[in-house]
Amino acid sequence: MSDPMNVLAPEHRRLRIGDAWRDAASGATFAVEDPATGKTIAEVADADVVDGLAALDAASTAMAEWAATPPRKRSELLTATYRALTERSEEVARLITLEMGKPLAEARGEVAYGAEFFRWFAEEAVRVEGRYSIAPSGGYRILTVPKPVGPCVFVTPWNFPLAMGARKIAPALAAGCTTITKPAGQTPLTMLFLARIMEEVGVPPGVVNVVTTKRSGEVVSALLADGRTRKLSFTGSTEVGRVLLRQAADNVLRTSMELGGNAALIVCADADLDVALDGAMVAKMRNIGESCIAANRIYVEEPVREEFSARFAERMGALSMGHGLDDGVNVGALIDEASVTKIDELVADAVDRGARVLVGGERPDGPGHFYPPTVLVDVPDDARMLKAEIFGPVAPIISFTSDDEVMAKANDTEHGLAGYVFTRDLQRALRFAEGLDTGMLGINRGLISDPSAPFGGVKQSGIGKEGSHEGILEYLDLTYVAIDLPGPARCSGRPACAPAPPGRPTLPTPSRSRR
Ligand SMILES: O=CCCC(=O)O
Repeated sequence: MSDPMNVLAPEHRRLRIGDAWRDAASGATFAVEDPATGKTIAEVADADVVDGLAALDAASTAMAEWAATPPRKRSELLTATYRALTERSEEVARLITLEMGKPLAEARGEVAYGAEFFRWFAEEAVRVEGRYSIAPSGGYRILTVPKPVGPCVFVTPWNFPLAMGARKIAPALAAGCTTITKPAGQTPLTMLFLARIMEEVGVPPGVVNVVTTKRSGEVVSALLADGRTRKLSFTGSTEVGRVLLRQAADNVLRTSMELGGNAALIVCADADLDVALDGAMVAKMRNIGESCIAANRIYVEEPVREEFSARFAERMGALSMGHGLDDGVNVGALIDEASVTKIDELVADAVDRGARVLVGGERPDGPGHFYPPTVLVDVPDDARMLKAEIFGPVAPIISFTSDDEVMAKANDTEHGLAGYVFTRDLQRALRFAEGLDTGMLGINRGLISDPSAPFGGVKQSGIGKEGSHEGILEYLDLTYVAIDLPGPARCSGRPACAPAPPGRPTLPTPSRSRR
């Protein structure tokens, strides 16, 4: 196995601030681990508040020039980033697997997904529009002028170390904003690699800053308390999101919050069970279940419960667990010990309350943070895992007998991020689409993430959308300009509207034959 760390030279394991790669002011570093072995793979700079504010200095200084850079030029730099990521996909993917644990095939998928945000927003950068209209009274005109919101602070999670940063950085740059990203302490390397790629393709200094730190609380608080920061975008738990929202309130920041989920996946008796099984495998096992849109509760209509559960357990049991860089592995290591312990406790709690384990359910001995694919049936409504985000390869199956019953259970959560429904009945699907309180819904599909679609939740799953056309609007303020122009809108004077004034040439009237 070649060493994926070779792609990130020691000088790029430091803070990216302005035009420099710097050590932390204090000289402190922290260790990054391979979750599959528990071994240290790199030491990176551990920023404190001084470093965080230096990054904000750089982002603020670069702001005016970047906002004034022609959209076409910004677009070209985003396209160049897309191309560089695509060309270097294998290196980035190996780095993702090494620091995060997911299987290499999935890491390659993440690189394609992350790179696509740069391509999508390169195309959006040149399509930012305001509008012109006549006030209803006719007495003045209304003009809207979109403007970049200003320097942005991004707090990104460890589960998609590239893609979650990409879907914030790309629209911000497209809109003309500068950025400071604080990647998760477990997975800083991929974000540093992205910063290096963006430097190489020519993104100007100060536009993309990366601050790696284990002291997230103090560094992010200082950034949010500084009046120069104008926007916060966070992807992570609802719990942390609430804390950040309170801090963002002090300076009334624009916020985008992609928070926790508790997705219900509903299999109706009329579903094509092959399609439902494929969809459930993706919705549950993509990213080892470490995804905010992972199916957290699988509701199966009583007539197909037994067949679905048996076939699903067989497919889950056939997956192979191991180091993500090894051939044939489908299930890599989870991020850390705390995650494995939490999942183990949730399974034990469900079993204590009467659930049956069809497959998995016992953590293996040995190094690394592994938990096997697990299927539980007869999971009672009071099991803790039906309320908590499992964030791992564990699938609780619950049966249902009516659409009203399952809709009420699916909605009985503070979250409202994603859901999935499998049915061949279009009217039934539409009733679920209207009745489920989620920001996103897959119908006969387990994969819904797409840079060209608006990703985001309702209820306590978040605020705002990422990706798609809506994604760039999160980085634009609108100035409305009222222009005084009394009187009605004037006609241009074309012949169909009014006779031409004397002395002015008239347009020829088209002959019948030319119509
Ligand atoms: O975990 C949250 C994001 C998942 C995705 O973008 O598919």
